[in-house]
Amino acid sequence: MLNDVKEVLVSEENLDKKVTELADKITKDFAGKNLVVIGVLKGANVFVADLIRKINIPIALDFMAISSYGSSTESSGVVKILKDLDEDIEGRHVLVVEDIIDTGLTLSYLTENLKSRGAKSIDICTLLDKPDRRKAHIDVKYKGFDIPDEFVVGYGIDFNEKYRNLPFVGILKREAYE
Ligand SMILES: O=P(O)(O)OC[C@H]1O[C@H](OP(=O)(O)OP(=O)(O)O)[C@H](O)[C@@H]1O
Ligand code: HPA
Ligand SMILES: [Mg+2]
Repeated sequence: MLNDVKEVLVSEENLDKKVTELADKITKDFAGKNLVVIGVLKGANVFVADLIRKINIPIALDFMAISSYGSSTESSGVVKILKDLDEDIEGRHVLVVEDIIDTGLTLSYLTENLKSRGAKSIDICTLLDKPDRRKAHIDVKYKGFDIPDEFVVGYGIDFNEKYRNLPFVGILKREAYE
């Protein structure tokens, strides 16, 4: 598995520092508010698990499972809801947690969908952002790292369901997916 990684882009140590920084901001900004954190499965699973343990205010945690990449490195542009929320978000503050924003198509679809449910506010927290590839405009309130236009894996992020369990974020070698 490690042999398929060309370069470590974000180390375990730097991930930990950044997650602490983001959680501290979220703790300050949402103190006293009714906050629902929504992890976007499967990719955000590892990030959201680390993030919420560093958020120091009461929150509710919920998940949506969404998929647009399947077994490809290119977004299909067709976003499917595989699992919907359990919580009613009407009148509540929502923080959507993503592992990566690439074209922005997943989040553009998701935020429109969540807006229609009457949330009081909707903010986005993403660990990684690949701005060069954006097709839809997304306002990101909490961002970990801008990354170059390379296909990345690890820390929850997959290629064809593989590599999610790497503890760091790495660039996948072209031979591993071509
Ligand atoms: O900005 P975009 O181009 O839409 O890409 C970002 C989305 O793609 C990945 O999910 P994927 O659809 O691969 O599902 P997964 O989270 O289950 O891996 C990633 O986890 C984001 O949700
Ligand atoms: O760089 C990526 N890696 C894995 N999945 C992704 N989904 C969007 N961009 C990526
Ligand atoms: Mg994926």
